[in-house]
Amino acid sequence: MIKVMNIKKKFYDKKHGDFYAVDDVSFQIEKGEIFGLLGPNGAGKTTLLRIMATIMQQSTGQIIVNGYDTKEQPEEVKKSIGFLSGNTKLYKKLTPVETMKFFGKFYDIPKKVMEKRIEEIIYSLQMQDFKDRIIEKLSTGQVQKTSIARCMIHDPNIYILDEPTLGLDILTSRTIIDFIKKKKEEGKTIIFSTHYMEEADSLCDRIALIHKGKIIETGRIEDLKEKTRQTNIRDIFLTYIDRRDGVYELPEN
Ligand SMILES: Nc1ncnc2c1ncn2[C@@H]1O[C@H](COP(=O)(O)OP(=O)(O)OP(=O)(O)O)[C@@H](O)[C@H]1O
Repeated sequence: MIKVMNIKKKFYDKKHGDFYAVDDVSFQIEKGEIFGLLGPNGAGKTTLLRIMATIMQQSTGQIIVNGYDTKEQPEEVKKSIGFLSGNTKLYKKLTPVETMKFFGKFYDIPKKVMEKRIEEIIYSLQMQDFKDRIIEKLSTGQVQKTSIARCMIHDPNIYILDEPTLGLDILTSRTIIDFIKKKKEEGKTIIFSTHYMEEADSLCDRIALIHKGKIIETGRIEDLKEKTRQTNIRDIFLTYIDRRDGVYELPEN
């Protein structure tokens, strides 16, 4: 389970001065849920996910992941999560299999368990054709699959995936979406960010719409469709944001 409580992250830039990239965000994700964080560029998705993954610290607020405080017990949190970030660095001269073995060593995984796990990962992410080719010779989609493979080698309970399908073709995206569904079936908890609204529709149990650092709505997609009288997530999102980019208040009924 993940509990995000009143998280704020303050940044500074020359143009805006101090500003909140994440502004008082709270939500809870239950075990076994797929939770989508949806919002346009610059909404604060990456910042929030990085804080959840202990890569960055919040200015105020608290996050509990699997019973551990991300600020106070980052090492425990790291063991429970697999974090896919947009700028995951891989060693270009290693192959996908070597990459998994390399990162697997940090977690003291017994050799036999590791070999079996690598086999399963290669199968579920359809990496058979390029598993032994060095990373510098792989396509964008193949590299992305390798990054995902890397973050799951310790078989974490929770996946935090930042834009897992960004820039990928529909076939590669489909494999990654199927992988996320399979992880849910295994009882894993998944939070992922995307600005591809349609993608979330079939995949997420619940979503949070984030805009300018604030959560403007959280809920089951079906409930949000009913509430806004819209049929797809894109229109749900646009219903909340008016043309002047302010938050639109929905009528009660
Ligand atoms: N280290 C930083 N210093 C100052 N501002 C930052 C920093 N990192 C992010 N920002 C700003 O914070 C805001 C939120 O950025 P963030 O990357 O979290 O958004 P995002 O929703 O992930 O966007 P995208 O979909 O474009 O990746 C943006 O205005 C960004 O420019």
